[in-house]
Amino acid sequence: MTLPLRQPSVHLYAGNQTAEELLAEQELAEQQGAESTQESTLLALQQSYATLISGVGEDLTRPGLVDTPIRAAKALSFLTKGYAQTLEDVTNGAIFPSNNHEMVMVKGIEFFSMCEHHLLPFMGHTHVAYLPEGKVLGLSKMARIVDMYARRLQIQENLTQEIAQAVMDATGARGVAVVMDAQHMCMMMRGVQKQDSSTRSVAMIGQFTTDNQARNEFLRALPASRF
Ligand SMILES: Nc1nc2c(ncn2[C@@H]2O[C@H](COP(=O)(O)OP(=O)(O)OP(=O)(O)O)[C@@H](O)[C@H]2O)c(=O)[nH]1
Ligand SMILES: [Zn+2]
Repeated sequence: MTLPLRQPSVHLYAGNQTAEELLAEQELAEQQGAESTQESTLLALQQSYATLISGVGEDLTRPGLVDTPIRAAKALSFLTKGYAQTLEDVTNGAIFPSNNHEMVMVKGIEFFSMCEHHLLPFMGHTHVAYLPEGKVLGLSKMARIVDMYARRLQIQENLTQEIAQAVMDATGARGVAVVMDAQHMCMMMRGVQKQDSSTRSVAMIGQFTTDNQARNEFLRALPASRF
């Protein structure tokens, strides 16, 4: 059986275009495609927010609410922008060779996330440590990794684990440890309405699971929860 021939891409036969021009054209087409996907996502969110606002008995034509569906759609897009990011995007190749094998710790990285059960915020601080094995990660990238996973619908335990695994994947470290202290709006504004409780979650990978000295060094260095 003869397979139908695919239509050749016009780029291949575009005559006297340089490789750079072809690449730029392709990038532009991809960018336009991504932009139109973003626009249609925003439109869908906007319509959903209009339904929600009407659903609570409000008047969508009231001056204060006229622009609320699009504003809220943009806000939710921002708060979930982590879905569109990858580890490669956020680390941007900032991995450096190093002979220092001692623990590296970045403490007190604030984060804001959204609980996947109630779509309400939870927020707090993240503390990350790793035991390098020949290479280290740009320090700011730790915070970028935290934000990439926090800007998704999450539960705190999974968020903690995902951050630890990403730091491990990026650094090839001997071990990674992450602690997160957070307060959950779903426990404060509604439900049990407890204003003073906070949650600590821990994720340990590699040497931190067996080396009590490393584990204790990290845990002892942590500041008390600020809540
Ligand atoms: N383990 C975990 N639970 C969470 C997190 N965020 C919210 N929850 C909990 O998810 C649970 C959902 O419980 P359900 O009984 O299904 O929902 P609900 O009736 O709204 O629960 P209440 O909050 O107790 O009123 C609640 O106990 C929340 O406190 C999180 O990050 N980790
Ligand atoms: Zn919740």
